[in-house]
Amino acid sequence: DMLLAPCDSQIYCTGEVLRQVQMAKLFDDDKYFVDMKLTTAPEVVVEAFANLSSGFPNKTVPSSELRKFLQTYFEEPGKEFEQWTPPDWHSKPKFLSRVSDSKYRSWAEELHSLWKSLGRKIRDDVRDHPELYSQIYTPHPVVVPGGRFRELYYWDSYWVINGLLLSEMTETARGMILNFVYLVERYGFVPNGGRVYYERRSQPPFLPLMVESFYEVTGDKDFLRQVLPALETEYSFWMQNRSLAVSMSGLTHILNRYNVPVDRPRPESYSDDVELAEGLSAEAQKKLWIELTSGAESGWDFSSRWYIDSTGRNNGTLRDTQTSSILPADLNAIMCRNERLLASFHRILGNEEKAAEYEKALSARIKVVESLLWDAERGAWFDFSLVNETRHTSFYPSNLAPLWAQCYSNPEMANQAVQYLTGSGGLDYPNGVPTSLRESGQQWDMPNAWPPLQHMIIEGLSGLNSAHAKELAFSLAQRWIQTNWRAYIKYEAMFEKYDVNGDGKPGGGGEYEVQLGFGWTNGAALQLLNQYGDRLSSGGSVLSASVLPGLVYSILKSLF
Ligand SMILES: OC[C@H]1O[C@H](O[C@H]2O[C@H](CO)[C@@H](O)[C@H](O)[C@H]2O)[C@H](O)[C@@H](O)[C@@H]1O
Repeated sequence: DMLLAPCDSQIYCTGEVLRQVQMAKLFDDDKYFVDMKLTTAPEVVVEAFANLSSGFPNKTVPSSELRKFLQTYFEEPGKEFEQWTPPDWHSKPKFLSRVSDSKYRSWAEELHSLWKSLGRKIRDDVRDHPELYSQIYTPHPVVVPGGRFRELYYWDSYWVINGLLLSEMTETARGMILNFVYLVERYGFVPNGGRVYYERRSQPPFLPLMVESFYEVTGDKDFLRQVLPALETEYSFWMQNRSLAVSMSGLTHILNRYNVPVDRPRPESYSDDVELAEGLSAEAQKKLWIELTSGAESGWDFSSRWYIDSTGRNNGTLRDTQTSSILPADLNAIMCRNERLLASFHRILGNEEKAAEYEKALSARIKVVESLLWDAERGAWFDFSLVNETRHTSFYPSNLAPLWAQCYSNPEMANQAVQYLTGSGGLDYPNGVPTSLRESGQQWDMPNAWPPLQHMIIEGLSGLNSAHAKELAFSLAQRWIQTNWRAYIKYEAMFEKYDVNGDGKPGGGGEYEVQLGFGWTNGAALQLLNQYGDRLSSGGSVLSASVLPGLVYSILKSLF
């Protein structure tokens, strides 16, 4: 593979301006600088910087001079948007009436109102002068996550769109999907987010699921026909550039992985990546940057889930991140769902042959998932390590992703997986299912719980034909909604992640401060409020959140 910079921009992705500004740490967060707008053409800025730096020893510009330079050639982030209120927002979407707890109903109304503050329209100037911005132009308005995340994000948008559809904001949802289609047409895949420094990596491929949600609500076949070619282009991208054939016991198995051919520090976390790589050989540094960028592609940036130490075990520190050596259970579950969706979209449109092709891919996938990822003894699916050709058996919610995707052939596997979950330790916390049981200091680990993972587990359980699994799904929804609600009362805000301990506490750790807003949190909460609105309660319940997990555990134990 040819290795590349994160993008071609000499300001935002490569070069001395980026290196010197980021290493001088002028701002608390490296993302700030790469979100600034240029006041003049990038070539002019590069040349001005070369002139400036030539006057200093080692061509190193002191901080005070760097600040002056930024004042001349850059503007604050945020200049790329114009004021926009979603025109399809209206005050009383029907789902609100399904929420019976009156406190939750008014809260749901407030969450519904938050779409107005998270909507953004990109100025025409970004389209006409893309060289002055890191923002990638998209033709339709977007709903952003919030806080430092001032642009669209790929997998976040799945939960945002699900929330928008409940909010009856069909046009905004349609526009967001069409933006992704536009990005696929331009790049061949969906970039991680709406910035040039994200343009050579993707994120978990949720575009077909967005289309599924949209189609379920609108039944719009013309829309399906319009977007299907882009979905197929994206699917080919993952199969051609993010797949791997593993030969085992005389058979060849093809599965997907996160693997980004970019061997430089991430521009938005430049100094972190440089410091982490300090002391390594040039070759080892490049390898680490490939693995960190691939970790960002997984959406789980960062996590002990991607650590493989020198003995080949799922252990170590951030420096041991080896994302591309892992065949992830969740990515392959998503691909499974995508194959099923592509088959069903083709069938709806009358393309029988194409439908059959994707069905074939789906059955092949299910076989491989069962032979490489399924662990019959433990009763769950696990990431497969290419380093020592074994499964990583620690608890991660992603171990249940094939359950959610229905990526298995025998319903008995689902029962076993529910049993696995019950005994995994993942249910022992009052405020949600943690991302792992390891406290690594990284944000995709203990004690953080993330909205997309809660939603996937709950949806997986609630879709099973078992009263116990459905009850467990409800109890997890109850815990999660209470966590969101308690933090909302305390801080008047929705957070990107929460702490599984404490009483409505935002999450933490990782390389940036916890962010408010927040797109996918609001979307996932609205979905649960809709699905369980008749049963969820904001408090005063007989069972306090702290005794609930133990109770659920003992009930389940007695049943199996
Ligand atoms: O700047 C650090 C990283 O920030 C993003 O990742 C985190 O936020 C995203 C938006 O909510 C979310 O999609 C992702 O799962 C989070 O880990 C960004 O996507 C990363 O690429 C970036 O390195």
